[in-house]
Amino acid sequence: MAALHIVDVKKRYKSLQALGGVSLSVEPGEFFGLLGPNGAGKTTLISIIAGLNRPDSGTAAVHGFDVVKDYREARRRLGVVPQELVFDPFFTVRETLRMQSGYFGLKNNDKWIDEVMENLDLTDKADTNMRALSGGMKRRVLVAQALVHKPPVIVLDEPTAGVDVELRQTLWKFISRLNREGHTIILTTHYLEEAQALCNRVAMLKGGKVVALDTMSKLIKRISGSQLVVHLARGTLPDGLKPLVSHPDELVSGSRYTLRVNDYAEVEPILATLRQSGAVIDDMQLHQADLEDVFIQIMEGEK
Ligand SMILES: Nc1ncnc2c1ncn2[C@@H]1O[C@H](COP(=O)(O)OP(=O)(O)OP(=O)(O)O)[C@@H](O)[C@H]1O
Repeated sequence: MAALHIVDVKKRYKSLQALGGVSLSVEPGEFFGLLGPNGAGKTTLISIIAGLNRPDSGTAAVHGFDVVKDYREARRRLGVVPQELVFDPFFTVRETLRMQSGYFGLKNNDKWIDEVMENLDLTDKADTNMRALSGGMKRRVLVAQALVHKPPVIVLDEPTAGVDVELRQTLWKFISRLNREGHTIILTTHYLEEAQALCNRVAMLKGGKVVALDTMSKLIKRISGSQLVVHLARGTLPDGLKPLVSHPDELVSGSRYTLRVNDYAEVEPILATLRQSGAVIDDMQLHQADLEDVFIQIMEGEK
């Protein structure tokens, strides 16, 4: 049974169709990326999965439990790290985590709470009031809060936005461990490098619709070859190379050109053509296609 099963979910805010019929399934144990530009509908979809928002139509189920009809059962299987930092400022970190355990009916949860705090480098702050924590520390508590009931499915909505390198590393180490131990992870992020390193499969949303849904390796293979970026100190791009330019505006703007190359063997003839035309290369890089290239290509194709 799917860890998450979403069928034709639609959501409208007045005149704005935030989700226009989203369907997708995530299998247990996957590390799944939900990507898309600002306003694509990612947070709306997550809030529907978490039962904080109702779809106008369509269904979402966590391990077979409908998020509306079987709310409690679905919620019990889900840990959500929200994007926004909302806390009761009067409680300490440990109290906050104990209360969250209480919501799930867990009384003697201190051993796991300690372990979660340890893994998120929160132990030193266990008895500190929430209001005295820095933004990054608060974000750690949000993650800890989502994990107190050991949910099989963990949803992280931009957990590393505005977070320092150390916390990112701590967080990904812990989340990757949970994933290895069998937890399903669903992640939204604007850091495509992180998504590429972590996710096995990705859905890309745009304007409330799924515009790509595939494994990471297949998505990256969609972009054939690499790009050769050349900066010319002198001369302009010879006509013969113009069809290779990826961004037509570079032909107008001048000395930096991004050229498509299907394999390394094509690089040498390009350099020879440049040399023969009298152009002088100031700097060049060979850039392997990555998730960011795929993202840009898919999003531009969906304009
Ligand atoms: N409560 C609301 N009332 C009206 N419009 C809303 C509401 N919540 C979200 N929207 C709109 O719905 C669309 C989708 O928003 P959503 O927050 O789901 O996008 P997102 O993909 O999470 O974006 P971001 O990457 O910026 O977090 C946006 O156009 C947003 O302005």
